[in-house]
Amino acid sequence: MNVQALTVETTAISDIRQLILLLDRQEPLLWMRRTQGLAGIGTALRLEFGGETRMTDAALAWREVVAAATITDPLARTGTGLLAFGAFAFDASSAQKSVLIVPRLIVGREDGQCWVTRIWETGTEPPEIPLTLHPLGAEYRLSLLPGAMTAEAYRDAVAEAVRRIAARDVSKIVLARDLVGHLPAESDARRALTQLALGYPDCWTFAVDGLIGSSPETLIRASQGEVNARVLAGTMSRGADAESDAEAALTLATSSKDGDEHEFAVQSVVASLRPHTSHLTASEVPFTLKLPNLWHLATDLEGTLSDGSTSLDLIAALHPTAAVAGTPTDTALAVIRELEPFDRGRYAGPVGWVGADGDGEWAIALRCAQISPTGDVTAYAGCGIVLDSEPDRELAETRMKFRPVVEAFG
Ligand SMILES: C=C(O[C@H]1C=CC=C(C(=O)O)[C@@H]1O)C(=O)O
Repeated sequence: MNVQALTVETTAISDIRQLILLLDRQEPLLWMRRTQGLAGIGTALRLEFGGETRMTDAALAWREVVAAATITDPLARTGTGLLAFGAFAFDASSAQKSVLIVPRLIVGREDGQCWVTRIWETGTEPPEIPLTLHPLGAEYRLSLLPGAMTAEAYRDAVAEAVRRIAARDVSKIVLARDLVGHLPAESDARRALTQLALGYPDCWTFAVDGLIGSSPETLIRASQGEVNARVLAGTMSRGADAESDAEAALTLATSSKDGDEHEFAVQSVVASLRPHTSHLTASEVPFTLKLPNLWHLATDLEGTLSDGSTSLDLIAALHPTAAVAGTPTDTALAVIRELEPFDRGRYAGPVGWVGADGDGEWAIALRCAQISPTGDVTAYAGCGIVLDSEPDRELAETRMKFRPVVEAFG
């Protein structure tokens, strides 16, 4: 591949708190959690990938982009210098492209320290892009309604998945359904993003190439030779008051159905990371993670990289985990293709960013929606199905998981 050589310059700036207001209304690029954030404006380079090798191709291409770039980065901290935002399709056969996007301008913020990175084609003039806060556009309300898979069809699919599991073809299958709507022309997608970031500050709020959402699940974070991941699987609704809420968490923590569902997900991540790490530790027992809309069973993993893998190499090794596909992976993927009547696109795929040194942060694209260039919106939510799963409960669980997106647009 012959890549465009880029020149990159990072400088410190005074604090900007409202990163979302800097973004383009129609094409926001965002990665944000709590006080940390990266906002991208414009496109200096866009690379598209597809098929089985979409992530390994991206890892190779990114090495070439970095090798050809001239980078001035006196701050040299997480998120400074050259970086690309990325979103990858869940399935190799998806019609949706996987992308790496290098913005023209990146504004980063962490712990009150702000910086700006300007990126341009080597040999041309640096871009004159002012840092302007654009007020949010007019309010809108979007109703998201069942798409290719109705609630009834989802129940049937869950029942069929349980039958396959009982027949011992497969141990766990993650089945999703879709909701669809249409955004009026000129709608400001930053409104939904603002709602997500305010409502779910402990999640990764992202916007990459029309994919927007707030994910609680860290697929992999690589920083200076250390890696960490947060595996989620197993879900319970929040209680209406403090007592029933504590009871819900306890029920989740002691449920063998959720424990099994969770263990498959942890084992898949451990098996994928082990070849790349010299030591890898996981919390002994899963903990209950409280989100505004639900409880999850969670396990945090930490390791030391042993083979110089970049975060793109690692997402290629990890995807798809059993939190979004199932166990064993190939059989689960075949059943998903058979039972889900839609293309997942980038839902449940890796979304995040990679830097010049290969470090980066990637979430699993959950609690999200894809907005098409013509304003069509498709939201997705799924559940891990195991032997004891009940169709009605799984349907109710998808409703909880849709809540962040449904409320952000409504
Ligand atoms: C597949 C989704 O969630 C996964 C992550 C956490 C908990 C899950 C569960 O309990 O089923 C799923 O494995 C989704 O939100 O669409």
